[in-house]
Amino acid sequence: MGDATKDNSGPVIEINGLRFTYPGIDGHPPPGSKPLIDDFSLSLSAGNRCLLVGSNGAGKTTILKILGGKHMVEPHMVRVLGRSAFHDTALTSSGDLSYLGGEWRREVAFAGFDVPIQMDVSAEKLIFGVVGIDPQRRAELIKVLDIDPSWRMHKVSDGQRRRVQICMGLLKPFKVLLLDEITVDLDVLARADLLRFLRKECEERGATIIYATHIFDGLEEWPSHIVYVANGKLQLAMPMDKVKEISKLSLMRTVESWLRKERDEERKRRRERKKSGLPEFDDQIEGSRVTGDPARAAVRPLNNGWAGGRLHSTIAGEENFLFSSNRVLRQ
Ligand SMILES: Nc1ncnc2c1ncn2[C@@H]1O[C@H](COP(=O)(O)OP(=O)(O)OP(=O)(O)O)[C@@H](O)[C@H]1O
Repeated sequence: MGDATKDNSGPVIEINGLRFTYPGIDGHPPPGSKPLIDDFSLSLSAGNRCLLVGSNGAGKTTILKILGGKHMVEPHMVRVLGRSAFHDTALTSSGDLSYLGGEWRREVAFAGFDVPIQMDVSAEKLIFGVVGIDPQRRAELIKVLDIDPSWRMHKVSDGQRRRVQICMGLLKPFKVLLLDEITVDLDVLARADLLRFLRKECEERGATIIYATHIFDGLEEWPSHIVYVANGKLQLAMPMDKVKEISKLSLMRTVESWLRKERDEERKRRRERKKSGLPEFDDQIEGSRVTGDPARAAVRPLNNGWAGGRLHSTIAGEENFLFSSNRVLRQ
């Protein structure tokens, strides 16, 4: 925090009481469903590098897709650069907002179309096919990702193909970048160099990045903030220096302790359900979290062994660290 380039004019990303349910086949939330994402609020500033963590199915991808304008929510619930990501398509077409994840893993934009990344074409043709790019930035990315422009995309390895894709996704100087686990195929060096480049983008240009991942190698010093989501609810959002103050464990061990606690509580809840004659697992309604289970729907405070901290409603500010809701994670 406190970067010279930091734009203090207001939050770059604002999530206000977000609720979301995947629509059913009729385009509406299934009757009786509870929101998959519920009461989720978060605020990030220019220059923030935010690590988004949570167990499988916690809702990380869904949140990133909503921020990336891929799912419709009410405009006031999600503001990116002061605009609605879903309704203002110029946000993504301009390159100000970039989302790398999901379908992006299989396809790449080429000559105005989304084409399979594994087609018979050279890396050079793909990379230089993106128009209006600063040649210096392009050259830097090719170097950072150690790309040989003569690679044929149908013949290279998964990791090499991924490097080309990442390069293409980063060519435009984004203001907000949403990364949904894009580094799985990268070797240790490529990943380290990419993380360094991304950090520089935040520090020098004031870009804001949210990165969802399960891979913690080399991440210890990368994030400026960490956000932990469980069952579609924000559990914790905090600057990394505060995390380090209150947890003596490594980043990976810290996150592991949160997820272990969450899983233990979930198992306990299931045992209790079973004991009282209820089905062990919740009923699932497609696109929603659960139904018919008020116990699960209620917010259960987690105790992750944190020393007491003040609860705030935003992390956009310098000193703030917060939990989205005072009901959550209270000591
Ligand atoms: N298109 C969809 N329609 C209905 N439900 C979905 C859809 N996509 C995801 N879900 C459900 O939403 C929940 C959250 O999924 P999401 O992909 O956001 O989790 P995640 O935290 O990214 O998980 P992971 O770490 O495994 O990638 C899951 O229970 C999943 O089954």
